[in-house]
Amino acid sequence: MPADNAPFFSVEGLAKHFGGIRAVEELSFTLSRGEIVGLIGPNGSGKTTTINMVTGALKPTAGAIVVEGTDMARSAAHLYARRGVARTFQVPRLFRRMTVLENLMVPALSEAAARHATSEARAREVLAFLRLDHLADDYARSLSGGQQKLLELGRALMLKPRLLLLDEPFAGVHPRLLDQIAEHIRSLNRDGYTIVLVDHNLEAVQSVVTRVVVMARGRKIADGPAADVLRDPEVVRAYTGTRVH
Ligand SMILES: Nc1ncnc2c1ncn2[C@@H]1O[C@H](COP(=O)(O)OP(=O)(O)OP(=O)(O)O)[C@@H](O)[C@H]1O
Repeated sequence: MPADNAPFFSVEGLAKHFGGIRAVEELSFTLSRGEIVGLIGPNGSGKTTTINMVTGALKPTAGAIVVEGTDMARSAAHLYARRGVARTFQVPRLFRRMTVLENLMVPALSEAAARHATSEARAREVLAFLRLDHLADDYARSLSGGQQKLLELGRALMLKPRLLLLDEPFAGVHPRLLDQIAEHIRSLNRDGYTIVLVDHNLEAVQSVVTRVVVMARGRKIADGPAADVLRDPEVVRAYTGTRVH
């Protein structure tokens, strides 16, 4: 049974080894309900591996992933989804030959085809929120890069997730659209969504989050208010001389 006083979400001593590569090691952090946190770090520091573990796509080598008091570390990916953990991918995984509306309804349909009417209503709600409603019947392949990023976000929103993990939502986005995506993320957080945001665009990350967790070489090296952490000499050193895409 979940403990009443348990944090909303935590990872404890999380590790993932690929043969001799220690992609993630002894990673621990906690999220409060409604919090928005940036997970940042230089290339190869273990951020994507962490997201893959906390959505059930990769099994951890060690450690716990605790969602509302229940350790999910050994659970299959669909159980994370059922618990309300959803993610986006850096490169949108859209069905290019389907319409914008159909793309949103695919995950909901696979949950229960019978909920068709509900899922279409939800899809239209999500499209209105993202201001993509005028494109509902266009093919996904006809969207601009930024619109595809928004639709990818929309797919994650369909099931009203309790924890939303955004993998590089700002990567490859035209500067004109950066503010729009940042505002959507801030608005979701204002509506109560708990969000973890991974991105290399530190300016954009800082415009959205108050707290950051910094990883380097698989380990957490800092955790706290973004403005303080980004001045931390160890964090500056971790970034210095490292390629950032
Ligand atoms: N399937 C795998 N097999 C072997 N090594 C892997 C695998 N996946 C990741 N790694 C290694 O684990 C380390 C962490 O990679 P990861 O992709 O999690 O970092 P990241 O912080 O997301 O990097 P980036 O910012 O470049 O996306 C890297 O050294 C990477 O090469």
